[in-house]
Amino acid sequence: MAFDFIIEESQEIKGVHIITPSISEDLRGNIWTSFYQEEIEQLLPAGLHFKHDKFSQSRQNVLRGIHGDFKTWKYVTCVFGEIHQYVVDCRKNSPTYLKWQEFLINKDNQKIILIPPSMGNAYYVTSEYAVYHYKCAYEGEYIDAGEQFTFAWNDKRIGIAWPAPNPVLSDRDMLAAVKQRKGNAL
Ligand SMILES: Cc1cn([C@H]2C[C@H](O)[C@@H](COP(=O)(O)OP(=O)(O)O[C@H]3O[C@@H](C)C(=O)[C@@H](O)[C@H]3O)O2)c(=O)[nH]c1=O
Repeated sequence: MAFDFIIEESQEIKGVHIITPSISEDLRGNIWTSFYQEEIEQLLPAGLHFKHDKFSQSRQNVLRGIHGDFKTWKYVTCVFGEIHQYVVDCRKNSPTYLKWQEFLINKDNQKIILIPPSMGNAYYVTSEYAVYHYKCAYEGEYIDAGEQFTFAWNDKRIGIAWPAPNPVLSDRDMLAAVKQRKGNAL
């Protein structure tokens, strides 16, 4: 096959997988495969499939997250620019509850992260612009923003070491940080 993946389970948070695709480069640039159904969907529970894809473009210093829900598997990467990707274990019965793991993703380190349900997902943009891509797999209806859980980006119980202290946030993420300051966090 003209492409292959190295698939590894995280040693830090059980269930998270790190996919490293092969990248082919020539004088024009590069080409790589992000998803091959037969191989990647083997990592999901039987019968579950990726249903749709999302893209979001962000400017430098944007931070999105920490977001999640209890049924969606996310397959995330950065297809343009550079991000610091974070996964937070939000499974209350997990031995690594609230532990986080960081991944640098850019064109030279084209990792793709498979994030199981009940994990918090977040990223921070270090390049001038970045395009984030994710596939979602879930049963039934899509869980939209209003029904997802949101941990404050600076939740002290989690303690992520973000690359910068004053990120650009959405109203949703600012509100989570305000709730956290007032002691009303999740
Ligand atoms: C995802 C999406 C959102 N929207 C709207 C809904 C909402 O008012 C606004 C912002 O949406 P969100 O709050 O979902 O955007 P965002 O802050 O990028 O949230 C995302 O962050 C990353 C870290 C995740 O893991 C995702 O699951 C999701 O929570 O855009 C659309 O119109 N179409 C879409 O496909």
